Amino acid sequence: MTDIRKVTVVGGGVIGGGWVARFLQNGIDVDVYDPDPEAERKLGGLLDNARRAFARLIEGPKPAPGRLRFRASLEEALAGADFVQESAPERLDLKQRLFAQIDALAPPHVLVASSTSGLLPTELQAPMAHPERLLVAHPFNPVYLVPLVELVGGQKTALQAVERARAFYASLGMKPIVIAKEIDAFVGDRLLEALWREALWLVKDGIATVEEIDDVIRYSFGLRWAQMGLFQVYRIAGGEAGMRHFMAQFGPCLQWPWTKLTDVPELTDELVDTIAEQSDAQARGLSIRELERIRDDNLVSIMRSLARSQKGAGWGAGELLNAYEARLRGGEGDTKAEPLRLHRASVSPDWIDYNGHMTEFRYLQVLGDATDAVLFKLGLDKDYVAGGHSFYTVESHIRHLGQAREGDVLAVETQVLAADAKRLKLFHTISNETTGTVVATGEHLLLHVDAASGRAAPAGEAMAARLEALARDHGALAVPAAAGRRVGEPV
Ligand SMILES: NC(=O)C1=CN([C@@H]2O[C@H](COP(=O)(O)OP(=O)(O)OC[C@H]3O[C@@H](n4cnc5c(N)ncnc54)[C@H](O)[C@@H]3O)[C@@H](O)[C@H]2O)C=CC1
Ligand SMILES: C[N+](C)(C)CC(=O)CC(=O)[O-]
Repeated sequence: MTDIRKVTVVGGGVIGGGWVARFLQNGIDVDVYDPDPEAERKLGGLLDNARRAFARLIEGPKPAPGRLRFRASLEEALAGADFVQESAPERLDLKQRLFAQIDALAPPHVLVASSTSGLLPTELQAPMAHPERLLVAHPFNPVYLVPLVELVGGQKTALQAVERARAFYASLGMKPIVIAKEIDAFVGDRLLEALWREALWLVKDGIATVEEIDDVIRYSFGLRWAQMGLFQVYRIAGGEAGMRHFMAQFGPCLQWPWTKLTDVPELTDELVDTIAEQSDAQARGLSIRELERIRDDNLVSIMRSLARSQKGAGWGAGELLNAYEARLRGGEGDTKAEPLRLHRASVSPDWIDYNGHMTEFRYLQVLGDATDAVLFKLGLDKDYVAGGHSFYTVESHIRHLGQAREGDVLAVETQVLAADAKRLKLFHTISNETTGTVVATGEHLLLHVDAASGRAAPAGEAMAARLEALARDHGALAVPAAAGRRVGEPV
């Protein structure tokens, strides 16, 4: 963590609101200045979605949220700020005016970051008496989930300012990338703009609709990009000869040319209407807030599965998420313990019995998979087992409380009741997300074993420390009423 405790957010729209959420969820106090009388209401809706997404993303303890205040003036909002994040509309004159005011109101040690998508920091800092503290910190929407932030210094930005900002954003679970030279639109938006321009041509020329273009992306290279980006995917596409062969085979095509990248289609009313109408049709009546929740759920699923990749070490954004969660687990101060939410499953047709609901032994399967997910999180992987150690379940008690039918989605919450170097006692609760009911609980005792002798044996130092840390976190949770219950005991 850094010494930044209070941030002032200037402009609380889509991006400012996303920053507010990310700061609050990391325990940082935020004061917002936005002259729009509707800003507080709009931000409320965005924050509801952000809280929901963060609860799903982070499986361990979370920092106690920071405090949020709306301020009527820039001066009030800046009082006591350690850091300023500007996210006002994308107009150079407006931003320059704001930076001149912020510069006059905030002491020189306060860092000032702009969320601009493409304006040059050298131009933004021109009216400032302390330009050395200004840099661009360009995020991606939704800021509360997507980790990248591009850091760009202007001609007068101090290197230390960039370094302090880098440490701050990294402490929020983000991936700061320092762009070597300032350039309009930096890196992310240069790439996105090229694709967007080409997509506009394809719509204008009647080659594909908005929905078809999105399908081309999301059913193909969009899936690849989320985990490997562009170049590494192309390296693999070059076969055993890798990148050199890929370049030799496909590089010359760039000269043909297939694309219209140098040309911008004129945004006539007709083209804007076509795109807006096709976009309305594609949304199938879903509101922006509903689409936001779908987008967020999918982003969380992608990042969580990337976190499980590579035997749990994580890959790309998932590796970053693991490191962030580990920091929060080992973290400071006021953290809030939560049960683990590591396993979900949907009821498949072959899980259904002659009574038309999920059959008995499938509950044990779901519980066993949830136990494996906990062990996986603790570091039990193929190497661990190959090293001669593992965990065996030696006792289970399942309570059947409700029903699940074909297609229902089940989600397991897990609480660690006790753990030490030899024992792990888990309490799982299976909820049927489709019906909103609890359908079963499972209480299980596992022993850490030496596989060769088949007997209980203490875990090594690292595993024991992880077990004890998890037991300590969960010690703050109320013990479930059904824990320790005997079979047949009256309710
Ligand atoms: N929307 C996006 O996808 C992304 C936008 N950005 C950048 O973030 C910045 C903000 O963009 P959005 O949030 O999309 O715009 P927005 O229109 O959603 O929000 C801008 C907010 O600034 C407020 N505002 C207007 N005048 C102001 C003033 N004088 N002082 C303080 N606040 C003022 C508005 O009331 C509004 O709430 C822009 O620089 C944009 O380039 C960066 C990354 C992605
Ligand atoms: C459209 N945009 C230029 C504002 C997009 C961005 O800046 C980044 C993003 O979230 O795609």
